[in-house]
Amino acid sequence: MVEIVRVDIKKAGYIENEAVIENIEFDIPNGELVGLIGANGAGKSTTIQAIMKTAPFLEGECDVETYGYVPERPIIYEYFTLSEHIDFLIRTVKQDERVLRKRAEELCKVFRLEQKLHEYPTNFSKGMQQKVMLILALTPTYDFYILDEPFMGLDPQAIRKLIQLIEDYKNRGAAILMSTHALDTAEKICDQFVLIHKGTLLKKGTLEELQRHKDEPLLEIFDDLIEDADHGKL
Ligand SMILES: Nc1ncnc2c1ncn2[C@@H]1O[C@H](COP(=O)(O)OP(=O)(O)OP(=O)(O)O)[C@@H](O)[C@H]1O
Repeated sequence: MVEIVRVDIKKAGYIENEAVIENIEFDIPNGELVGLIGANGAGKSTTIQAIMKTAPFLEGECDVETYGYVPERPIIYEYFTLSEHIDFLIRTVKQDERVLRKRAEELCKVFRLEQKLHEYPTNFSKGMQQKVMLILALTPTYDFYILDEPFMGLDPQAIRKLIQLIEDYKNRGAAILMSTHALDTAEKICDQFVLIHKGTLLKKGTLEELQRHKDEPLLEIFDDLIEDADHGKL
């Protein structure tokens, strides 16, 4: 098992030599959840694309090969039922088929989709499609998971269940990177934070390391850091 996932991106973007993000460097220790925080357009998803080596322009590296991934927007195969999506995953992932099938079944139950196995996710609601993405990403056993805004569209029950799953995966030693705008949830469940602003790393650390006074909420920390950065104080 990898001890730690090291992210060291010099530059990344969508067009050759046009960097959207620069100098993003942080670690995701195993057994920890790292929150990737930033305003709309700050560069969170681009950072994730760079980690996965799918950014069209990329300088720098991240030493990960296999990982579970929840994309920013659901990626659904139009002509596959939920069950066929799971079959396809099982055929592509080189892990014990029985273990994968059992895990997929459990996750379908957790997210209450076990009655929908023979229906087409393309016709599912937004939250149900998000649950499909979670089931597919969390079925295989990996050392590393990347969750790009995983709470998007989920009902409160599903959010609670996902938080429990994240806890379970951390406890078995997985490193997890999660981008989110749900700062009140993030501050309760993340071990560390990486704050991104205008394509650069504004600050990283635990909540305690980022707080300037006791009990300062993450939103306030982040707002003030952005304010300082925009006024050249950082
Ligand atoms: N496929 C793409 N092609 C070109 N530019 C892109 C593409 N995706 C994102 N960008 C640009 O890169 C910048 C960073 O976007 P990114 O999606 O990384 O932000 P984000 O922090 O994930 O935002 P959000 O919170 O809105 O999801 C933005 O200026 C955006 O317009």
